[in-house]
Amino acid sequence: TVSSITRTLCSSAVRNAAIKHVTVIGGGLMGSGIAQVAAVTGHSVVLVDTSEDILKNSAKNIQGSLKRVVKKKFADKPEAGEEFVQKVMNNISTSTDAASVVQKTDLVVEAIVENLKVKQALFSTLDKVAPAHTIFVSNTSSLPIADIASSTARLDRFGGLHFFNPVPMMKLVEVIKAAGTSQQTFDALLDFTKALGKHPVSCKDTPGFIVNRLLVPYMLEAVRLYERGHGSKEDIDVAMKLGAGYPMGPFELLDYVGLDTSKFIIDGWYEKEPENPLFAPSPLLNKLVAEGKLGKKTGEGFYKYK
Ligand SMILES: CCCCCCCCCCCCC[C@H](O)CC(=O)SCCNC(=O)CCNC(=O)[C@H](O)C(C)(C)COP(=O)(O)OP(=O)(O)OC[C@H]1O[C@@H](n2cnc3c(N)ncnc32)[C@H](O)[C@@H]1OP(=O)(O)O
Ligand SMILES: NC(=O)c1ccc[n+]([C@@H]2O[C@H](COP(=O)([O-])OP(=O)(O)OC[C@H]3O[C@@H](n4cnc5c(N)ncnc54)[C@H](O)[C@@H]3O)[C@@H](O)[C@H]2O)c1
Repeated sequence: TVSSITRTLCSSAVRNAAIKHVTVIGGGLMGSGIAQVAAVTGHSVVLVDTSEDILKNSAKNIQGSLKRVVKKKFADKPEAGEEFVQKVMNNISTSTDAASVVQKTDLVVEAIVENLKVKQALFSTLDKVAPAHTIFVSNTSSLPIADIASSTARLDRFGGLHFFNPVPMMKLVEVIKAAGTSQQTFDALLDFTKALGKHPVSCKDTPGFIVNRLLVPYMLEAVRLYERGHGSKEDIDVAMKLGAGYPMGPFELLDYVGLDTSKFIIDGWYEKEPENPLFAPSPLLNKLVAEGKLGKKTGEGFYKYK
């Protein structure tokens, strides 16, 4: 029955865990996915963003994703599927005021814009109001965890959890131990990742951690190859799917990640290594972002989706 499946999915791991109540800040692509998998696995979740309209859209996206999941899991029992979706949604509440909701939370997962100063401002505020035991993590793609943590006075209870997009489908989470992260915090984060049904890998606080240290140069080379006119974006995408077995080509993946987020990432790497020509700004990427063509989420990026 749905109750037994929910119980199996949710309870035993969470009942005995240090992390039961989770606050996710940022209800975009990543925050919605993280809130979803935490709620599916029985955590009590508060999802925070800057407006009610954004949060309504986040809830709609989570429900849409859950429906895709139950279509498979409850193929022959649609009513049980609906009940499951409702149960999961009941584990999620929303708020536009992070400071007022973190008072009861064991873990704050930040998934807001990829900008160091904005992330630091958020954590600096939350550090003053969150309980002493609360662990803070960032889902940053490429900013140093120690730089974000430096805005707080809880370096020992600060780490990184780097999820992958789409969160409900991607099994990996990079668990990042920064210089100040205590072993107790790191262990709690590994346990939490496993309670979500994900596969953790341990990472040092180094640029791009593991995946992006390898993925970003590959994506950059794809854009450079296209800009040199050495292949169409369609051919490059097909080549990497059929020749290298990737599920998406680099331009499809850039659109999927979001061109704004991709630009934030690459601008940050260029700032750190301006002498490296690989990290130089891409006129094409900058033009698309300036035109509001941010990829799949806005209906157009390198490709059109409407
Ligand atoms: C010079 C300047 C250049 C700038 C360069 C800058 C580079 C920066 C880029 C780095 C970005 C890093 C970002 C981040 O830090 C790290 C990342 O997250 S990287 C992204 C990792 N993700 C991937 O690589 C995804 C690859 N794609 C896939 O795995 C698959 O395509 C897919 C997304 C799972 C979808 O599968 P498909 O078969 O293609 O499509 P379907 O639609 O048929 O889906 C299959 C199956 O999955 C179910 N499903 C898909 N999405 C969801 C969802 N969100 N929720 C629930 N279920 C989902 C779907 O229902 C299907 O189920 P089925 O029908 O098969 O039962
Ligand atoms: N997109 C990806 O594929 C991907 C994958 C892994 C990690 N990340 C990282 O996750 C983070 C979020 O990326 P995303 O793709 O979900 O971005 P997104 O643009 O889809 O969502 C970000 C959300 O944060 C909200 N926000 C911004 N400032 C806020 C604040 N101060 N308080 C509350 N909410 C705020 C925005 O309104 C928006 O809804 C970034 O650090 C990014 O680098 C992204």
